[in-house]
Amino acid sequence: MAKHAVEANFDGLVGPTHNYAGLSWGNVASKSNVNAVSNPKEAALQGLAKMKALADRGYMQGVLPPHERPHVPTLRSLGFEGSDEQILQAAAKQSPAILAAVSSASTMWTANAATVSPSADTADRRVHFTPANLSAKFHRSIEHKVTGRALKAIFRDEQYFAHHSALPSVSHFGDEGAANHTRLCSHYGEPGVELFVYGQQAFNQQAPAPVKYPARQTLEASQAVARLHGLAERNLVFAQQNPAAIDAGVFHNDVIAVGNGNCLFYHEQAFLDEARVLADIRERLTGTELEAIKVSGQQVPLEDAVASYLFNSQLLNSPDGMLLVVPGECREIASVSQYLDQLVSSDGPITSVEVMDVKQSMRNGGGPACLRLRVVLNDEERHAINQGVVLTDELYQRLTSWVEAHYRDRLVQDDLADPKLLNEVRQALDELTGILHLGPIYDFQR
Ligand SMILES: NCCC[C@H](NC(=O)CCC(=O)O)C(=O)O
Repeated sequence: MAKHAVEANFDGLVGPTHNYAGLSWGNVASKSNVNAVSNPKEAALQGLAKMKALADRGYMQGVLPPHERPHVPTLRSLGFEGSDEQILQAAAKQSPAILAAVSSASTMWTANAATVSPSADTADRRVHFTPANLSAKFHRSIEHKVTGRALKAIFRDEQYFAHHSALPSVSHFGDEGAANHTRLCSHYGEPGVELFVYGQQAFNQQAPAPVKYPARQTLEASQAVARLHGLAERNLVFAQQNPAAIDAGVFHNDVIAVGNGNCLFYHEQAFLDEARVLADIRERLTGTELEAIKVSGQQVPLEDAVASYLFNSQLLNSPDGMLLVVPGECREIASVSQYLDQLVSSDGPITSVEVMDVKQSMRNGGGPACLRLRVVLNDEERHAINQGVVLTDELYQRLTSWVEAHYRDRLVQDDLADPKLLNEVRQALDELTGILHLGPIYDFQR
């Protein structure tokens, strides 16, 4: 008998150094907003408002903490010496690009924090976590260690939860986590089909690959994660992302497809071999039929999909069909807005649309789906997690006041060298680990 299970969303709380540094080649928004003035306070409040809206609708909502930035230990490992203040000054002078990279608040995009396999799918019937090495981008490659600590501080009980280390941090095993991983199923507590989408093969130079922008995820990385999690071959599908889509700015699969339950919502340009992907899923999916909602280029041109982040939406079960939680930009682009109107009146599985304003994050290429990590939990697992991170009205109020007290409402690149900013961040995060009952997860606390 399958156990009752829910899908919980763990959103990344936006960190106090949220800024626009143009760090992500291949991510159109990151490049086009380089050096814009950011508003970390607004960014964090937008994220919290999204979490609250979904918690109010009855969804289980969790919070993942931001990381310590600027990350001084990384600067030390690169040869900068002296006090923290001297290190920040030297980095700002000798290599502002490195300082920007170690200051990014990119851990907010928790769809890239890890790949998670629910216990119904794994050989040992535990929930498995592999933090993503994010080796394609220096600023993100420094995330996985503390991400692993945070996940262990939340999913503590080894009876229910298994934690792996990130894969080797080289391009051969480039892994971007849940952004390239979708699970389809009849009910959350039943075994599902885990769909891993990769950008290129590392050990086969002849295989198709993008030519303009980098493919961040390799097939070999996806296969390694599936092995680590103890997934059965009959529940697995590996699919190559369309290289042309990567070259058009689709740097993760979750910019062009999203799945939930038995529904896969995707653009016709998402996969290299769409027919095979659908056939493989259909063959493996049990207890239900796949509902494939394909959006054509005529309905929504690929550029509009990238600009609006239509597919970077949260697709959620609701009492009457599925709810699509889209970023505000979807209502600003005519083709997408029209498509959404038609979608909800089409009698298909998606019956409602809700718009969320996450503009501060969107300017760096992160929509509603990037901001959340999905974790399917059965009732026992749900009780076994650290309850300190579960968003209640009270926690929402506390976090909102915490943001109001500690965050700046304006940040530019020059501010990153300000030693006062580093102190503000550490003070804020020290308080946060108390609020969320996480214990000392940060380097400055150890
Ligand atoms: N899932 C969304 C991830 C967005 C993220 N953007 C960034 O890191 C941009 C940061 C900057 O440019 O300042 C990325 O590309 O990995």
